Amino acid sequence: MEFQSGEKADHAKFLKAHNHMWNHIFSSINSMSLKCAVELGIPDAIHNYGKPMPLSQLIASLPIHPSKASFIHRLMRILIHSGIFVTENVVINKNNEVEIGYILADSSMFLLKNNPFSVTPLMLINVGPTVTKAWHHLSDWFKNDDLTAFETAHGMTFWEYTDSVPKYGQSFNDGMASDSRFVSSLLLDDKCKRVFEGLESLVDVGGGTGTLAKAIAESFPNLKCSVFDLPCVVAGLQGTDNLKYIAGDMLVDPIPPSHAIFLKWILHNWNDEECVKILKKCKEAIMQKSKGGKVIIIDMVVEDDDKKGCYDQSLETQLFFDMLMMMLFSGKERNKREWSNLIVSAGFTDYTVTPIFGLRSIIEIYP
Ligand SMILES: C[S@@+](CC[C@H](N)C(=O)[O-])C[C@H]1O[C@@H](n2cnc3c(N)ncnc32)[C@H](O)[C@@H]1O
Ligand SMILES: O=c1cc(-c2ccc(O)cc2)oc2c(O)c(O)ccc12
Repeated sequence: MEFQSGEKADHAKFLKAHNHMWNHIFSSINSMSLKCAVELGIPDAIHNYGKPMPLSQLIASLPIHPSKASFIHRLMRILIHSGIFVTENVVINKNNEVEIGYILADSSMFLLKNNPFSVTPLMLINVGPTVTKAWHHLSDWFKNDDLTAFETAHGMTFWEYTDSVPKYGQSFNDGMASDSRFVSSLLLDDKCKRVFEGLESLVDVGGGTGTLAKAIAESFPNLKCSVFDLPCVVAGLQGTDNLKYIAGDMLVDPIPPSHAIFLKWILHNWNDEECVKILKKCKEAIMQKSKGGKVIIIDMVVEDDDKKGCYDQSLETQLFFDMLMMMLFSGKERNKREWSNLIVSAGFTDYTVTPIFGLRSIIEIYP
């Protein structure tokens, strides 16, 4: 088919648009392929090999049925394309033959079993059937008056679900703990440590099973730390000299008085009204101590979409989280203006934002 130059450009645009749509339709194949590779132990197999791993060696090391051996290179091919693994074209296998070989890309270090910063627990909850079922109900939720698509799918709130299905609650807590290990390594380094200096007491509200509070308590032995979370999360957990667990509901019970309140990955779970309520209760808790208190928030500050139309990976990740928070909790990720509105509405007078973790920031707010 012959095209004039204008027609040629239109034709190219038409095909590009069609391709763009196909990529969207099939994009979940990326996360499903990643899940499959992790479940088969591929990242650890390549890592443990210690040098570029020939395809035949990889196949031999995996717990797969012999009839599936010839499919592994196709799984590897898409994961190479998406930057999870890297191929070394020429490697010599055990039989002295030339074969394709694989090494890990920088990002796949975060998939290794013994990496304390592994994202695998977080990945498994996000691609699992509980959350997938809720995504399938998103359009129903837009048409009904339920608070969240999670409730439309499961007939109860996410927090009721984790309470009534303890095994699931455990997987969720594991996902949160894996992120807390990552954040604690950044938060407690020399650049950020100043956030905790001079404090006498700190309550990690919604602190889960205490991964981050434990790390803070170890770094600052004179700081009295507490983890305040729902009874089903903290029941039976053992504290240390300067770490204790307190069961309670942050929306109902008073927040224990403290010089500092720590809120990591909490406020994005809640709508504006609930956030203002939580922040007011945090203010009451710090006002009961002598002056100098603050609330330390670790959350996203969404970039403003001023690069409209052009692809920005960090903004896309922030928008993924915003959709996840809406779908699970009726929560949201906030931009600078939205954070400022919350902080002022809760009666605080000043705040600073330190964008330190790539996608997330430390927001310190003062009464
Ligand atoms: C998204 S997780 C964050 C956990 C932890 N801060 C972290 O970043 O790893 C939210 C936490 O809030 C707790 N939570 C939810 N509702 C709560 C409530 N009403 N009172 C106290 N804690 C609550 C959950 O049990 C969970 O541990
Ligand atoms: O990354 C997540 C994932 C969840 C999550 C995934 C699947 C479920 O069935 C429930 C929850 O929740 C998160 C969360 O509450 C948060 O504050 C940060 C990240 C995530």
